[in-house]
Amino acid sequence: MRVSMIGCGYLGAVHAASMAEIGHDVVGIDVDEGRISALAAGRAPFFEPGFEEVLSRNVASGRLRFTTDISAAEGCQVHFIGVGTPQTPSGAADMTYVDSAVDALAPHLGGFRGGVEIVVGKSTVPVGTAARLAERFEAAGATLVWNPEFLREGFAVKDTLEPDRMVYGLPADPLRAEAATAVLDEVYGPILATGVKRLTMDYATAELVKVSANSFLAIKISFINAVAQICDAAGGDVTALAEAIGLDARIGHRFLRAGIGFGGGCLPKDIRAFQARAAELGAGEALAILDEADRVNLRARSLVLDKARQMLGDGLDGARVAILGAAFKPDSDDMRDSPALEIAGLLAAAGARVAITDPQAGAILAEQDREGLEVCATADEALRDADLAVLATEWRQFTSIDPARAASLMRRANIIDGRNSLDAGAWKEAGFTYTGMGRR
Ligand SMILES: NC(=O)c1ccc[n+]([C@@H]2O[C@H](COP(=O)([O-])OP(=O)(O)OC[C@H]3O[C@@H](n4cnc5c(N)ncnc54)[C@H](O)[C@@H]3O)[C@@H](O)[C@H]2O)c1
Ligand SMILES: O=c1ccn([C@@H]2O[C@H](COP(=O)(O)OP(=O)(O)O[C@H]3O[C@H](CO)[C@@H](O)[C@H](O)[C@H]3O)[C@@H](O)[C@H]2O)c(=O)[nH]1
Repeated sequence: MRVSMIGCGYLGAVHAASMAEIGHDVVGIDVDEGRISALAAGRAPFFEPGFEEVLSRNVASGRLRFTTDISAAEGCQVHFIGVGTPQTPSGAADMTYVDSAVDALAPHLGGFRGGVEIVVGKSTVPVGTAARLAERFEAAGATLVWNPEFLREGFAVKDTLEPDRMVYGLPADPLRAEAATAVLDEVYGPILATGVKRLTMDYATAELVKVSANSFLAIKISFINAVAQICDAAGGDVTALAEAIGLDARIGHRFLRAGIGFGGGCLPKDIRAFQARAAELGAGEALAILDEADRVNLRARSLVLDKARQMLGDGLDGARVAILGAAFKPDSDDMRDSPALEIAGLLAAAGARVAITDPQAGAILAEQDREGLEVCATADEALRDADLAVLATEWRQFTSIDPARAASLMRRANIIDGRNSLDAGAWKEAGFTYTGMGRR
């Protein structure tokens, strides 16, 4: 099938390559020329394990191409939309990219002659967006399906090709819905053949599934981080606690890792956009729980500053602090709303000399030349002469650091384990003063 993908960022580039991987003839379209020229050359413009192989293989086979020319979408049967929906200053989603993509795409719709043409929305949007856009697409000769994406960065290819579930948000007209479902089922044929659950529902419910899933994950993380604060106050160990409560199958262990909290291009902005939309709908109070989850999450970042002050009794001014990690999570170079980066900024603003290192995001950070941050190529370089180290992103390269080696490099052996990922006993044995988040 001929498929277009509008928006080739973390979601779109991986989706385009994955659609080619399952046999489609795909054109990826984006307004960012630099990104398109990298992708067209088979080079990943961001770090995502396994992505470059799938990309380059399909570009080489001729099944996958990239362009900035939206008219290349003409004649495709399926058009995916995956442009960004970042946060506006009010917290609401910025819909300007979706709206301009729709404006650009609409004149090129209706050109597929072999059957039903569909537009498939994948961006995370405020509830009501699909209903607002559907008529416009129908007038242009295509049916809209809202098909939210649940991939995680770091596992993007696997999550796209082997998702936990597929959600189709469909128009109210049953004939239109049935025809569009058949087309999307054909696109996803090889994925659906694995037996994955495919759920059909109305547009609004599909849009709400996406933001509810991310909100639930955010609340789960903030819950354990709130309990971590009590563990700190009462002298408990949140890691042992999470292990125990997670054994209840109704709770489960996943997303119960306490630490410096959630960041990235999704969870923080999605809970704020969900709240903003709920308020527009007159139901803002219903989601007050998300305000609290956000507050607990940001508090986890500032707690690291308090812990650093406590550890370095003589103050932060002039102290050298090594921050291990800059990306919002390991196996990614994404620094959008990264807790690691915010903590680095807080420490620098408090007078510390901050040395930061990250296996993938480090090179990007070095180019940005951020004031007050010394970007180091290796952990050794960052740790040298440091008075304190903060584990901020649990890259394997950092969790496997030999504490005796770290002690030999540092001026003073202090460590804050911001991801509760280190062997506390081993670090203490090597002479470190250790503190985790809700764990000593
Ligand atoms: N990153 C993820 O893991 C992920 C997962 C699920 C859902 N989402 C959602 O998917 C959407 C995209 O997220 P992302 O992380 O890929 O963002 P991103 O910023 O990495 O990519 C967005 C891309 O859209 C392009 N773009 C903007 N306007 C355009 C236009 N008019 N025409 C063509 N291209 C245009 C940008 O140049 C950019 O390359 C968001 O709504 C996000 O919430 C992201
Ligand atoms: O127990 C945990 C689990 C995660 N995190 C943090 O939470 C953030 C988000 O992690 P994760 O959800 O794995 O990454 P994303 O790639 O942002 O994926 C989320 O956001 C995507 C975009 O909407 C969705 O598609 C995914 O399903 C959803 O997991 C990161 O900063 C993690 O460090 C924790 O602090 N503790």
